[in-house]
Amino acid sequence: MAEPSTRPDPAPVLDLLNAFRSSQALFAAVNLRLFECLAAAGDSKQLTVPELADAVRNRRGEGDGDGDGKGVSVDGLDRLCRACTALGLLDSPAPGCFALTPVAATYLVSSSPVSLTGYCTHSQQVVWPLFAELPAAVASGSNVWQRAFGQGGADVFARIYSTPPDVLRFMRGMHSFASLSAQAVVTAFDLSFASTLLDLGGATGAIAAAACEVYPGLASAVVVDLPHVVAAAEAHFAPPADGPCGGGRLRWLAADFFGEREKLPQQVDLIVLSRILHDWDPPRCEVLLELSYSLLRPGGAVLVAEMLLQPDRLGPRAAVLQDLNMLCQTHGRERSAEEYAAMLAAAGFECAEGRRTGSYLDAVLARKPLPTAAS
Ligand SMILES: C[S@@+](CC[C@H](N)C(=O)[O-])C[C@H]1O[C@@H](n2cnc3c(N)ncnc32)[C@H](O)[C@@H]1O
Repeated sequence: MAEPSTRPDPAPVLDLLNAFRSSQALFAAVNLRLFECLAAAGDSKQLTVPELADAVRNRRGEGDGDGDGKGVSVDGLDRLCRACTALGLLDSPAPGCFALTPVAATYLVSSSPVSLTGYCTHSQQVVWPLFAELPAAVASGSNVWQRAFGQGGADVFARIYSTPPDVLRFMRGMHSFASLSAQAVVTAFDLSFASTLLDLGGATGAIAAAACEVYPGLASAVVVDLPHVVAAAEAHFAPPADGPCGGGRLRWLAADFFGEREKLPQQVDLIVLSRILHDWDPPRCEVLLELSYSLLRPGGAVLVAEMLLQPDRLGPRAAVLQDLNMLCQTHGRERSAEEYAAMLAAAGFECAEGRRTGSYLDAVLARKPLPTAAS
């Protein structure tokens, strides 16, 4: 065994084995609506722990039913607030008194346009139990819905969307991440050639909305998703009618992209597949790419938005961890730009190019060839 003086620093291992404590502190604070309470704390925007405990109790049961419906102890809340302060989520302007940091005000209050609270709740309620079964996922090479929730994962989205609150929670989670990356994704390439866009599995329309904002020549953006998702998107995520998506420029279309291709518009200029291919195994990715190819006009393009693995598939860290998430949760995986380019080429696309955006999602663009003189 190495002498103590020559041993490597154990910090990386200790940090990793304790990392879940930080996540759970965050999830508990979101679940208690602690950040919402501080955001609503009047002009001073700060509360003592007993005041915060009262505010948390008053908010109990509000909203979409994700709260745990239990009371809160002043001692427990004091410990949680101090932990959140150490984690950079709260400030303590005076002893026993807490306020939001700018990062919490931006990302942990649900009314913020880039709120991540939906993804926190989804992570706590769904991703965490699935990850607890990671050894079984590694052993079987497939998702662990059955082990984690007692329900099979053959139809992953039926599991994710088990109840109406589940639908909204997952959509809020998708929306958080998509909103953070949407601008970077739609500007990774010049998409001004497109006057029609079809976003397959586009959920809340975050990417399509960003495209409407960036490209004035985009006349129509159609977001396709499952019927209950479309209903929830129209009810909860419709962009303002007087904004860049108004006047019917952005609309939703309820359709199953595997079974209802006849419902989908034809001859479109641009198809978006944002976090779609990573959900599916190779045969279903082939179906989706073949569908995309058939719906595009010649010279049109498909824009794939995903976290891209580096060519050796050993990083980046966020992408390889997302790959484990896909293993636990879906039939899919994360892939490198080279892997997407190969899949796109096999479907008939050309000129596939991957670009890192510096945001959470990267982009790959590929063209449907124009007919040659011979064809
Ligand atoms: C991982 S989410 C990505 C959502 C969105 N594109 C984004 O990046 O935020 C996958 C989406 O595919 C949709 N989806 C799954 N199966 C589908 C199907 N058979 N037909 C249409 N949409 C489907 C889901 O409802 C969900 O909105």
